[in-house]
Amino acid sequence: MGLLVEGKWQDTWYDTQSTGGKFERKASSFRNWITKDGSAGPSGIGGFKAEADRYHLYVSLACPWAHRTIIYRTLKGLDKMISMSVVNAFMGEEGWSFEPGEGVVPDPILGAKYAHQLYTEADPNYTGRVTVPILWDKHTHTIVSNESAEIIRMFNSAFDEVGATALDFAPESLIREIDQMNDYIYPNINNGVYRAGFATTQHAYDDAVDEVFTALDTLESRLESQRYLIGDEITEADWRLFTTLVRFDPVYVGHFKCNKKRIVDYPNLWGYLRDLYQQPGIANTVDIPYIKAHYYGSHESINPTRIVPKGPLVDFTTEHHREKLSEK
Ligand SMILES: N[C@@H](CCC(=O)N[C@@H](CS)C(=O)NCC(=O)O)C(=O)O
Repeated sequence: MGLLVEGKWQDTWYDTQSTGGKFERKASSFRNWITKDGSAGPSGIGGFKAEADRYHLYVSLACPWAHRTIIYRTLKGLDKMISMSVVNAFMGEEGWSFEPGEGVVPDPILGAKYAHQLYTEADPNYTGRVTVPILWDKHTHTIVSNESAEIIRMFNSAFDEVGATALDFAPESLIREIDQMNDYIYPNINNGVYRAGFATTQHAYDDAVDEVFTALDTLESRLESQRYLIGDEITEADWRLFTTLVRFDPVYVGHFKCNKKRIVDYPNLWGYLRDLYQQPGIANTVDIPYIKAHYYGSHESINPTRIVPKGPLVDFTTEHHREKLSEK
């Protein structure tokens, strides 16, 4: 595990010394947008027109950020026009690799052994972390974006005129509410579990874990009377919360010490999680053994033996009865 400095790989773990034991996630660096006509999006440069068979997505099935993009690729029917590679669950000294293993789909474009090769192919002097997801343009041979929040916004609508499924998880009328919800969930929950897990002082951990559970308590109340976060329809905010909730009991409770409660102890969140899991196509995007193998196997600083626990056994397929909330 490490990062690129001016195109050269360096094997170093996250720096928590300069931040008093706190884990801080760095911003992504490739921020272009695929658009219907190839015009520039809200950031980056233009030239990335929505076209079938032009783009390739690199993911890890473990990563909650990459998982968002896999979900959108499935739900929007983009799997028939955007190809996908999957890295090995284990993230070692050279970061994400395409070494053969469970779930791995090798890189058909560069035949890369490591994901860092994709970054240096796009920018030979790249400095920064090598993260997934990576959205690659086969025409101009570069990275369009490595920011999942933006990749899912593109996937939501850019390909609609070239055959994507007509589903809108970020309708204009709800966008403000969705953004507000995302701004609450990202620091407190999505990244909150990492802040708890990667903290290197008791104080940083205590703060992070309390923030995670305060936020879960708040959402538990919200989901008492409404089926989804914004109302009766699934929106982007739900998919962004889902990828953390589905990993919570299998991984974050044990590995990241987020153990004041489990999701199964929250009746509304637990029903909501199963409701989302049971949406068509979603179960196939969730690979719990791969997810556990990644976290427990790769983070030597918090699990030096790399032993992957057997449990817990969580059944996401039982009835949830939450449709009643949207039948009013
Ligand atoms: N802001 C990015 C974050 C992606 C991210 O941090 N991915 C993690 C895996 S969950 C990663 O690849 N980490 C490798 C590293 O930091 O070296 C996004 O949402 O796309």
